[in-house]
Amino acid sequence: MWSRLRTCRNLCLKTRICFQLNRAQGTFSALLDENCRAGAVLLSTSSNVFHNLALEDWIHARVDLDNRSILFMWRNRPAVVIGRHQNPWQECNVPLLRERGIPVARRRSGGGTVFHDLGNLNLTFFSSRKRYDRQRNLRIVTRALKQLRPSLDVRVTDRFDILLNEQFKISGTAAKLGRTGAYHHCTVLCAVDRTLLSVTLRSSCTGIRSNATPSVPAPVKNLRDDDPTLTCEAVMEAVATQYSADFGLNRPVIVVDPTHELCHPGINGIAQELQTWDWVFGKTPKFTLETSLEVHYEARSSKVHLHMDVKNGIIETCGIEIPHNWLPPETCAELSRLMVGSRFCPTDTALIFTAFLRSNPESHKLETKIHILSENIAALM
Ligand SMILES: Nc1ncnc2c1ncn2[C@@H]1O[C@H](COP(=O)(O)OC(=O)CCCC[C@@H]2CCSS2)[C@@H](O)[C@H]1O
Repeated sequence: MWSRLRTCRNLCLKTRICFQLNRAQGTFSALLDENCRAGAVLLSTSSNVFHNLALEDWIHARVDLDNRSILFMWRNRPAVVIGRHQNPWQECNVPLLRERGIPVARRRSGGGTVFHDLGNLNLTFFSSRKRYDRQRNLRIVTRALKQLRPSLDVRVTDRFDILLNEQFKISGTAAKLGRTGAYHHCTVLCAVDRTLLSVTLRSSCTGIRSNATPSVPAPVKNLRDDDPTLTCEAVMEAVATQYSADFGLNRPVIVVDPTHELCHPGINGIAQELQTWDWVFGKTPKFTLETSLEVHYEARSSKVHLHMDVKNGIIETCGIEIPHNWLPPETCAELSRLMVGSRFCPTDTALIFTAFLRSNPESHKLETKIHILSENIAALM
């Protein structure tokens, strides 16, 4: 069942050897049953947010966590991760993320929005629901950090953040409680791009009203800002060691590939589902958008008032109001009517406006204005 393939390159464990699950043999659950009854520390080979979130789901659904504790360590390329009950347009700059090719992922746990890149470490603590204990898990993280750099001032707050020097957030927490199993996951900011973090987490869309969970913004810092010699790898190694000591595990870190279907049957289907528009955007709690935008044509600008009710990501009512000298009221009314039933996204908006122009040929001037309006509305989405 075990195959000793190589010493893991990502995590340079000095005293322990990493093993990699032999892809040719058996499933992950069988491996745990045979070799890791008490628990295990896992490290992902993937930096794709959807693959890593899929492995979390897969373990939560498929692994017997009754008497077992698992720590899963993972890092992602740049991504924004929103909570289960959040509105992405309220929480981040969706158009900017799209332009930069940075994915938005909706996780299954509640809570707020965070930014990930390779300088951010994610730790998922799986346990039975009975043994679920966020204080214990976060104590493991702070102890590991103190072990690594005794001078670090890191403390857990009442809301399960970890603060550096009593002021700066270096870790945020969220959790998912199932019927019998549970997981608590947290971030650790080691060396993220803080400029990218703050521009991506600034919403570009004003005027949204909803009862989606709002994030709780906080000043953040990287551990590296305090000690430039710290690395993510060293933090992972320290956390793995502390976790194993705390839970009495004596197995080496297991390197897992969250895309491997034979080891984790059904996992790629989960990853696919997590990437769909219907999950990421369509699961947004019902919201109302009430906003104004300026449209410019030649030397004149005009104010557009926009009202939309959006449910499951689908526009349910739409009102576009523009001064009559900019666009004829019947055109406005027809465009508003056509928007109803479409997804709140730039592709659908562009398609609707293009279809309208195809079936209602307009003068060049009017056509240009309709394009401008279309682009301005799509830019909010
Ligand atoms: N990576 C990261 N770590 C810590 N804090 C962050 C991070 N990114 C942004 N922030 C700050 O936290 C607030 C949001 O705080 P808030 O308390 O609202 O939300 C959270 O902390 C959620 C943590 C989720 C952890 C999961 C673990 C694996 S997948 S994501 C945000 O506005 C920023 O100010």
